[in-house]
Amino acid sequence: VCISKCLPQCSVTVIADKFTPNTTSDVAAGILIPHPYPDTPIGLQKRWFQETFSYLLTICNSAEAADAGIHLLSGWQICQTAPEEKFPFWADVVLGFRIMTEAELEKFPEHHFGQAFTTLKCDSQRYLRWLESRLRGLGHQMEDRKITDLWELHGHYDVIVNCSGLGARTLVGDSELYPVRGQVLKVQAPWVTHFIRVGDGSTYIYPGMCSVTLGGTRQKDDWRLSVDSTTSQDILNRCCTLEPSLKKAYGITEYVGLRPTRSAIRVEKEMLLRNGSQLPVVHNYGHGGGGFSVHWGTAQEATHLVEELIVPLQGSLAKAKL
Ligand SMILES: Cc1cc2nc3c(=O)[nH]c(=O)nc-3n(C[C@H](O)[C@H](O)[C@H](O)COP(=O)(O)OP(=O)(O)OC[C@H]3O[C@@H](n4cnc5c(N)ncnc54)[C@H](O)[C@@H]3O)c2cc1C
Ligand SMILES: O=C(O)CCC(=O)C(=O)O
Repeated sequence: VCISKCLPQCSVTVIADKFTPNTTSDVAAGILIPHPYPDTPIGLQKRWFQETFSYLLTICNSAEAADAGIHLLSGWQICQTAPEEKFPFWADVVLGFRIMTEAELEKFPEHHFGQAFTTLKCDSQRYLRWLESRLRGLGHQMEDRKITDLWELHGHYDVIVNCSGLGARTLVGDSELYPVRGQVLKVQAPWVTHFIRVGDGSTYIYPGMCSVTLGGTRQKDDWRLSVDSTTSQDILNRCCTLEPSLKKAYGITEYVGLRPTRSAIRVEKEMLLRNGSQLPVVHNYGHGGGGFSVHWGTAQEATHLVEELIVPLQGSLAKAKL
């Protein structure tokens, strides 16, 4: 969508073996909160988060908000003790960031410090459907197909943009990429209207447009996509400790996703060479537990790299193909 918006001279084909509702992105709570990427400079992480926040806030403030599945959400991030950094780098990106008052903390007797703020939340499936419909509306293509080697695309497209998430491990042999398994519950509890997040991200409650997402787990190198019922009960117990009214939650469904994790998000261009031929590729994967939070920022970065690659083509081609 970002390429089609910023480089309207390009025609775009999205090739994937899974589309919504069957991707990792569909499992996400879709909350905008930064996640650590130790080898991505903080300045860049902040810029990507800021660009994503501003872009989604504009949609949220427009008539498109409901169709796009985007809304504001206020709540609390709580810690047992105050962290060294009481004001994180993203404090001035979210809205109304402040330290919680003693009166607010009374709700959480085990926690003695907290941050209150308003952020954005995407209803993952609605947002993905909306993105797809925007692409289709602009006349771009969607193709349901597994790619085993990027060279299959050689000669068919001018630039390949590799947004294959965890699939990049085999597709481009990136052994730095690993899964961090996450299990969540989606429940009906329309009376819960504030988010609650334990500071280390181990437990969270995120009310959304259609359900409340309860999490979570972060299981490194665990490839299991099946639901673990003991884990579901544990998630529910942890969330009920923070928000006892969730004992009355109903309509519980369970989901598992594998976060495509590496120490830095990989947004870079690469010129693949084989038998004297060139295949220009822009990589954009490895978003770990924060893909929603930085997706537009990284998409803009990737789009800029695509632009650099198509400049030499522009004299010779009417419309570049991606
Ligand atoms: C439980 C859980 C909760 C989360 N909550 C949040 C949250 O609240 N906020 C947040 O910011 N992030 C959250 N995340 C993280 C977020 O979901 C990920 O960062 C994001 O989904 C990654 O998106 P992606 O497009 O890179 O990968 P994916 O969504 O996995 O998409 C990759 C696509 O590439 C395709 N593909 C891969 N390999 C191939 C191939 N060889 N051939 C063809 N197609 C291929 C796949 O079919 C798929 O369509 C959460 C993750 C989990 C698991
Ligand atoms: O970490 C969070 O609070 C939101 C959920 C998430 O991003 C995750 O589970 O990866």
